[in-house]
Amino acid sequence: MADGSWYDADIDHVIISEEQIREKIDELAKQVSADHADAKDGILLVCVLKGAVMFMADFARALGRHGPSTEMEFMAVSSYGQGTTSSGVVRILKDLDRDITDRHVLVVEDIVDSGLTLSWLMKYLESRSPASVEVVALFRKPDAVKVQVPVKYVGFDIPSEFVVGYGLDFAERYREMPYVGVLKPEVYARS
Ligand SMILES: O=P(O)(O)OC[C@H]1O[C@H](OP(=O)(O)OP(=O)(O)O)[C@H](O)[C@@H]1O
Ligand code: HPA
Ligand SMILES: [Mg+2]
Repeated sequence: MADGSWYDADIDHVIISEEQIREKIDELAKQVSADHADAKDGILLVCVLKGAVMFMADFARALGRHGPSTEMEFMAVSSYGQGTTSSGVVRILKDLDRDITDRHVLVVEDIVDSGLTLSWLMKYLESRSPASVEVVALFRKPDAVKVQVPVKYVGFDIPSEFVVGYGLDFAERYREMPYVGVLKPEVYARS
């Protein structure tokens, strides 16, 4: 970090660097493409907005370099709002645009924290009769998980502190950071 961007001053410490993220995404893409080498219709990526926006963009391009082919769908769901803990209520802000019947779906999630969002989403997607539903999550907080959800591909297990960056927000800010870090306590005090 510390290239003088506005957000650097608000960060207490870095959890995962930009370079670590880049390397991990390439690793995940290689793993997913090896596991789906025979996928005839390719993979239908379902990005969980807004948090997974950065991950989806980088992961889809990495997967493109290794194959198989992909198609992209976007859902927007929210349960955190302006705070740092889950409200427990998952709201759909944008639904799928198409039928996923008989498709191999890969949910692209930025983070599994309590697991409530993913557990809800898995039930929702499975009720739409896909051929399969798997999950790739860039970050997971193993000590915070309240609902166990099978996540086939995990980038990083991280401590159960509230983090921002690389798509992850606090009150809609910090998503554009290229790395992931923990905010200074005074940032919460002034909001
Ligand atoms: O495992 P959980 O405790 O459910 O937390 C994970 C979810 O929370 C965040 O979304 P948020 O509700 O903040 O919406 P956003 O992606 O628009 O920021 C994050 O992007 C995940 O989707
Ligand atoms: O640590 C987090 N940061 C930002 N958004 C989140 N949503 C779940 N956990 C987090
Ligand atoms: Mg959020």
